[in-house]
Amino acid sequence: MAPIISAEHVTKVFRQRVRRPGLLGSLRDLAAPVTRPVNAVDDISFAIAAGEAVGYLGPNGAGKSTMIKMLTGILAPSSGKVMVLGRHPQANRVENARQIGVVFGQRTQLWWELPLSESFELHRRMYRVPSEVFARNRADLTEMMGLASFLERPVRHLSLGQRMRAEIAMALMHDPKILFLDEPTIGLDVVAKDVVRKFLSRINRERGTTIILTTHDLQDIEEICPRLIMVDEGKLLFDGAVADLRARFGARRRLVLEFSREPGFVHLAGAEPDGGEGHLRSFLLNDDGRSLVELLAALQADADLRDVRLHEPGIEEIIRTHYQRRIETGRAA
Ligand SMILES: Nc1ncnc2c1ncn2[C@@H]1O[C@H](COP(=O)(O)OP(=O)(O)OP(=O)(O)O)[C@@H](O)[C@H]1O
Repeated sequence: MAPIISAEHVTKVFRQRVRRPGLLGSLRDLAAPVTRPVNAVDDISFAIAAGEAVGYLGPNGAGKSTMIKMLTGILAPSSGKVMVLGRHPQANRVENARQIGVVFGQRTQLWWELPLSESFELHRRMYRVPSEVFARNRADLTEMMGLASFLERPVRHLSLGQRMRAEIAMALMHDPKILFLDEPTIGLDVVAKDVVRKFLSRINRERGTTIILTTHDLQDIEEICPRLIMVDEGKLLFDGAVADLRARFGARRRLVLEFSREPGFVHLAGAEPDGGEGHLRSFLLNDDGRSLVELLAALQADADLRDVRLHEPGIEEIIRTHYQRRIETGRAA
């Protein structure tokens, strides 16, 4: 199937001011500012098919927002090409806007002083949403997102969680084919995050809306997005199924054995000792195809085993290990 979103060797370069130290430096900066180029997005390519839900993940400054801005037509790439629904988003901003929904977690698109229902009405007019489509969406989304009790309240009186639910509902009023969300759960409490995640999964599943969301929060990805695009310092690190992340980054499963008494040194073929004290011993598995039964069968016969726990590394752990390694190798260089 042809992708509905694609990025081909996309790079975005910003020029950032270099600040010189001291008073003299500040005066020089005023008289003759010096800038340096920053590759916010650096040669990134991907293709997304209709109906996918993709998480775009990376640490601060990785270039996530810049990519969303290019896909939504706010910015143009410095080089390379982005295509959304067969169009260049920046050259066709109006047509593009009619087909997509956009939610920026840190910037509201609702009218602050007006009741929420008025924001929806203004959105209907701006997007020229046919009345029957609007009436259906307003009813469905109000129900799905639990907005009824505060529809007539001015937006400035809503809690952050209520506002985010309303933002997402509004972004869907014109039946967009694609929903872009930049940090949709940022600042929300656990309950509100859960509501937003469940809702986005449901919209993706039931309406087939393609979803791309940027986030710092791995749980957003685990619960909404089967596919993950990971970026760091503008570059693409990983693009694939969340389930393949472990293989790609070589994260290993951990086996913890609990003995009835202090076991001394424990040798386990196919695993590497990795700490443990008292009655506990921990191992990193070599992932050489041995089953747990085979591994344990190789234990000394007199080992008095009481319990066995196997930990699959979560994506959080995998990514933390990766970034940690990068910081360490960066320091060593
Ligand atoms: N308008 C701009 N002018 C200059 N530099 C910019 C501009 N916008 C972003 N940058 C720089 O580009 C890089 C990527 O920024 P971007 O906001 O895309 O990252 P991000 O992954 O969304 O980060 P965060 O999670 O902190 O929002 C950063 O170094 C940032 O300082």
